[in-house]
Amino acid sequence: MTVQQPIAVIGGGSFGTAIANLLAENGQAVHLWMRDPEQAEAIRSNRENPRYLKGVRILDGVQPTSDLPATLAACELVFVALPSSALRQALQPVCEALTGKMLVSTTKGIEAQSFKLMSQILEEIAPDARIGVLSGPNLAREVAEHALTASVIASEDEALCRKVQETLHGRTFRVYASRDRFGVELGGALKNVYAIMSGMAAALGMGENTKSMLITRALAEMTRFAVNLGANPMTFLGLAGVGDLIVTCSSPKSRNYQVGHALGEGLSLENAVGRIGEVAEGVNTIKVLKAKADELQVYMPLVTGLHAILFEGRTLEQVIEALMSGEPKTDVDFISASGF
Ligand SMILES: NC(=O)C1=CN([C@@H]2O[C@H](COP(=O)(O)OP(=O)(O)OC[C@H]3O[C@@H](n4cnc5c(N)ncnc54)[C@H](OP(=O)(O)O)[C@@H]3O)[C@@H](O)[C@H]2O)C=CC1
Ligand SMILES: O=C(CO)COP(=O)(O)O
Repeated sequence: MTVQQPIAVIGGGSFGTAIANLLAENGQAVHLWMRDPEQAEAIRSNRENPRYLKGVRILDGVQPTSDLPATLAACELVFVALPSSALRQALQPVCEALTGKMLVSTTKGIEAQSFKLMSQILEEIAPDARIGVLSGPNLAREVAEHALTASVIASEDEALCRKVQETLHGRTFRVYASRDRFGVELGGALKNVYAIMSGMAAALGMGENTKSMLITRALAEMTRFAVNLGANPMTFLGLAGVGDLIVTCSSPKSRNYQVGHALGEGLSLENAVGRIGEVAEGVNTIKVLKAKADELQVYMPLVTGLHAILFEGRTLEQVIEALMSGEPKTDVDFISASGF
């Protein structure tokens, strides 16, 4: 009888915990790494992660740990569920232990200075590793509470995609495969910015027409940007593009949406972020995205508007006025313009 290898999940926040539980539900032994030994001990004893997923029972197959080298030594398949601001700093010191591993990033952010996506950072610090990205409309609490959910594993490494499908695909979680790692990962990072805007619009009591316009123009804008970077626009019609955009822009469970809602209620950015107490990646993404869009001269009026409100002292009224009085444009312009 072959002994099953455990699977590692790096990051004991809401998404890492939800993914670890799904794997355990499918009969996998899981090492869930978190930096705080006391948190690991408390989860081991109480089978709950009250800070990030209160009320969800952590299955016996999940072994919480704070020993990163031992976790990586024991596991071939490694899911990374750290905030984008922490990924490089947490994994660079153990880069040698990543050699030859299957590394799957679930992190939806962009590195500030380099504009690198998280799988590109993994590739840089572990050039001999096999790399994939898991992304889609996957609110952690809904995943943990067994809402019927679908996700995408994206990699050019077909064996890695199959392995992730075998281990993660279950009763309530469907895993689709894609070869477009860049497009899938970019979709997950970009949509967070528009979720902040949608939360703001909801707090201000804007109508359903407005919410729909916002989501659709967000899709146009993020696709236009992605095409400019060489991504395939068709990926943005899938789960990791429009799918994730819809869920994050419509759900009060999204932390990015919550930050936007708090801003719409009149809180400062600092207080809005502090009130959530979990990572809202869109706050950092908006800065790097605005700088990159300016550099590439990609037309992104929504990003420009949100940036002006958050960091340039403009009022929402001024930004809405500018957006609505802009020169009329063509509806679906981003696919034909790319030559795809
Ligand atoms: N939550 C969701 O619905 C989904 C999230 N994602 C993505 O997953 C990523 C992680 O998000 P999520 O789990 O929600 O985040 P949370 O805010 O829920 O948790 C963050 C986790 O990261 C840990 N952490 C923070 N800084 C460091 C560090 N320097 N070194 C080691 N660990 C650190 C925290 O530890 P500590 O408690 O000690 O601070 C905590 O365990 C994000 O990029 C997010 O976009 C993707 C899909 C869905
Ligand atoms: O990525 C997510 C859902 O797919 C989670 O969104 P938030 O980070 O805004 O909670």
